[in-house]
Amino acid sequence: MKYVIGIDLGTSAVKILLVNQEGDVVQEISKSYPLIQEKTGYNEQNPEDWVNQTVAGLSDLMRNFSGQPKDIEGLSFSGQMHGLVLLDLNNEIIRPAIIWNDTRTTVECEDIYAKVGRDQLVNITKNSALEGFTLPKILWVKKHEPELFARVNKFLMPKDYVRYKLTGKLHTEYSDAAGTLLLDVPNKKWSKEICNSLDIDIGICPPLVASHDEIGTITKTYAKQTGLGLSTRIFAGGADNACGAVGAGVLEDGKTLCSIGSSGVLLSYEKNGDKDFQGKVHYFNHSAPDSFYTMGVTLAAGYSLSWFKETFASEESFESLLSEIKSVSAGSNGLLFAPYIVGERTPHADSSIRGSFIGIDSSHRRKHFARAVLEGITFSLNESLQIFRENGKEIETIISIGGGAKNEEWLQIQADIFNSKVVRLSSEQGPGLGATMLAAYGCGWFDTLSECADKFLTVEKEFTPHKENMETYKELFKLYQEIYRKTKDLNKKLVNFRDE
Ligand SMILES: Nc1ncnc2c1ncn2[C@@H]1O[C@H](COP(=O)(O)OP(=O)(O)O)[C@@H](O)[C@H]1O
Ligand SMILES: O=C(CO)[C@@H](O)[C@H](O)COP(=O)(O)O
Repeated sequence: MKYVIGIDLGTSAVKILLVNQEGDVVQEISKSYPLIQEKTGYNEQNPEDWVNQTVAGLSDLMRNFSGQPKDIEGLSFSGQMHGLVLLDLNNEIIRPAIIWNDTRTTVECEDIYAKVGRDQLVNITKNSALEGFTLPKILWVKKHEPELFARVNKFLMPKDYVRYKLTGKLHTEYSDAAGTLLLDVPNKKWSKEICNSLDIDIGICPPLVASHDEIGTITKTYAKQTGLGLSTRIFAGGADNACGAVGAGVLEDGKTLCSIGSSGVLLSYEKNGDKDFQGKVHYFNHSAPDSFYTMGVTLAAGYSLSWFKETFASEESFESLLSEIKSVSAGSNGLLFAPYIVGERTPHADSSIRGSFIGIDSSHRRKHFARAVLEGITFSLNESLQIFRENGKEIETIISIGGGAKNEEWLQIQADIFNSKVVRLSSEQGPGLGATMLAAYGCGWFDTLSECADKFLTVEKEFTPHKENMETYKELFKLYQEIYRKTKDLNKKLVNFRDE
């Protein structure tokens, strides 16, 4: 039997999948690493943690593997998007990576609009200037840490750094390059215009390849450390949301995905890169050849639930915390939650907004808060879905992936709030599975990714909207939407009271 490996470098952990030629997930390994949060709005990670935990995970996987290393034909990557890894001339790391949910760069986003022009930026990159993207982070380091910036020779995104360490070959690929705000998205090349307007040397941008392009093989050092063979072919891989879309079969018009990891994403396939969403949703290159996708992002989706669990139920599992919500009806007895605990992206790009519970009553217990958190995260994703529907997309089925897809009550809440059928696949590990599919396609096991999806992906369960809950949520969604407008100014004033 032949196998492929998919490495998904998430925010909370690296998840590694071993899949056989039949598409069966044979092994699943997860190794976590910390977030570094020095100040409010700051989110960093140590790239060496990513590498060490990936190597540790691969070693575990190879120790448990009963076949020969040469049976593992291909390996590819999926990774958290937008994170800035800065390398010097010797390809050594210059500072910790500033990652996707860091919101320190509001001023740099304003600078980008002032110097590039909003229309020009959206024409070239198809996206707005958002704090999470890579370019504002580059400008922040240039301005605040000039002595470090002077040493920069190249930047990479997170999974590109791990791939570089394992292979010695340095690249990025189109789906992650799209999230930098430096890529001419329709024409798939780094933008000279944007680099020139912002006085950035285009030479710091890494060479570009496609997600299914072969990069090389593992170095002898890492082969020894992990137990992987020198014959395993390594393919570039993609941004986690692009890979999630591959791993959920979002490979043709009309297919839509909901991914709840640390972030939350509502994503829809686009054949072409020439539509105009005026930067209201993200518009990126897909990992599937010559295609695109649009998406709206909730910054703290699974992260809101993790925060709630860590703060109020740290000794318990997600399963035990969420088992309580079955006895709470839709609407959490009048309790609403807005998941803006690290700011928000879609539809309110706002780094100073913060979360709220509205309507706390003395009868509320922890179970009401837990359900309200799930409902609030889902309402936030529904705002992105609403933008898609207002732009003429007909969405009747949504494939749900990520940690959030583990819980059946939440999948039912998604169906009821989205007013759509929600599908769970046999593995919720969409990005990791997408990475294995890129490796399988790269190895020539299939002529197209769609053929691979037909073989690898199985629907496990479908959730259809319950009419009564759907009506309740329709009303509550209108109230939820008022929260942003009504708490925006309050939160601006509270900024001064937050710890530095
Ligand atoms: N059993 C569960 N039920 C519901 N949600 C869960 C469960 N386990 C984890 N999660 C959620 O999934 C998130 C992690 O999802 P994952 O896709 O692994 O994220 P990432 O790729 O960002 O590391 C957590 O933040 C948590 O909120
Ligand atoms: O910033 C984005 C997308 O624009 C995030 O989706 C990151 O890509 C992180 O993903 P997860 O760790 O939540 O999977």
